[in-house]
Amino acid sequence: MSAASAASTAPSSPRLDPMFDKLHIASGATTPDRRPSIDTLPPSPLASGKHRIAVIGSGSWGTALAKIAAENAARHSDQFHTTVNMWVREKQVNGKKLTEVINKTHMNQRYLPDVPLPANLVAVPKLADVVRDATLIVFVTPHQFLPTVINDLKRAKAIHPGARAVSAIKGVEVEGAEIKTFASVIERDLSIPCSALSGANIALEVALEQFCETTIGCPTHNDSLLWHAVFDAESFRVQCVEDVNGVSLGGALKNVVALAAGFVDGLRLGGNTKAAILRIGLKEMTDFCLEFFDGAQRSTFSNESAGVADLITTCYGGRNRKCAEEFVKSGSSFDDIERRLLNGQKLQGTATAEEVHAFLQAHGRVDGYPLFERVYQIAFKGLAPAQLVKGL
Ligand SMILES: NC(=O)c1ccc[n+]([C@@H]2O[C@H](COP(=O)([O-])OP(=O)(O)OC[C@H]3O[C@@H](n4cnc5c(N)ncnc54)[C@H](O)[C@@H]3O)[C@@H](O)[C@H]2O)c1
Ligand SMILES: O=P(O)(O)OC[C@H](O)CO
Repeated sequence: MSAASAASTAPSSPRLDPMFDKLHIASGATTPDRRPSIDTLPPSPLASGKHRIAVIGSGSWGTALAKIAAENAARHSDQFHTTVNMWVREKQVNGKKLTEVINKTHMNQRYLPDVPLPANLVAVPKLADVVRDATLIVFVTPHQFLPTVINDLKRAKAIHPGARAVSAIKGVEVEGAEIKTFASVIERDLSIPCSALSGANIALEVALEQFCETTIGCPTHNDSLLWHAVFDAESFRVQCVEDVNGVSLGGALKNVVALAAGFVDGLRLGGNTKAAILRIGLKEMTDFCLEFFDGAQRSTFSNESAGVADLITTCYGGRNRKCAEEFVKSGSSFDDIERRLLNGQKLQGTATAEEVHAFLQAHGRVDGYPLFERVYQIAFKGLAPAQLVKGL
């Protein structure tokens, strides 16, 4: 273990029992008979004997994940309460409350327009009402808003003690020389086990049911059984792994590489340069995780949707890439570009680039991650974008 690793408080991924392999549907072997049976779910702590799903966040990804969870809950109503509550931060849309619009039209016109949502997905404006009696809680807010959400939940004391969580948030928390994934922040602050969901998942494509895969890093076999049942679908194949940290870090760090990919596009460089950025980016993502997170697995980055596949889709089709291209072309600040191009959605990569820079600097390891550092310098310190690849 390196000095930096020893200084980090990141917890290691616990080892699971050998049964875990039955759920980890390896690449190329995604056959229906290897999927777990819905009949063998761990029991619910509720008197009803059924699990209740709640989703915290209703941006494009929150709504897309809530749609899948609600469809699965309705399909397996013997195991799940059919109603899935989704927390919607109240807003006025054309003079009407967003929650009322969603519940009446069964569409989230603000963040996922024109995608029909199941009627058993219910938009709820109060956090405490969303999580009441929920045994399976999905956290999917933009990462900058999670601390407020956690404080509100703690104050409301509304979380069931037997609940489990999954974080689909892409980002990290850095304080001085310490770095934490949001799965570990949720575990620490709410005292419930937390898995991590991440993959090559552009929200709109998922919501339109275009085939894709995702990875869920789970601390125990029971967590993997439950989260697989909540999310696995014909067009959204779930693979579970033990590596909660690797899945979380893949989702966070690819957003920094996506900014680099956007700079490449803004500079009108070609496919060879983009491919080089992806390769170097994947190497830095993997190295970072192995250096600072005990128990992280190289295979999470090379084999899973949460690693290489997410990196590819983000560097071609994501919002971070798009805004970084505009940053080069327009010379505007990222704040301006976010306001102008994203219609209320939130960029994650810029904050992550800053946080990763601060963490590496605290450990004297900035030089070990030249691509991450260039992205930070270009985004925040006025380095010319053309310097991205100089001397890499
Ligand atoms: N959109 C995608 O394609 C996608 C795919 C995979 C993962 N993710 C990740 O999921 C997370 C959520 O992203 P998203 O795309 O659903 O959100 P988004 O970017 O669409 O942001 C909109 C959401 O932010 C909320 N919000 C805005 N201001 C807020 C505030 N002050 N306090 C609390 N909430 C506020 C809104 O209510 C809404 O729920 C991010 O970490 C993102 O990286 C996104
Ligand atoms: O649009 P981005 O750049 O936030 O990326 C979206 C998803 O994370 C892709 O998996």
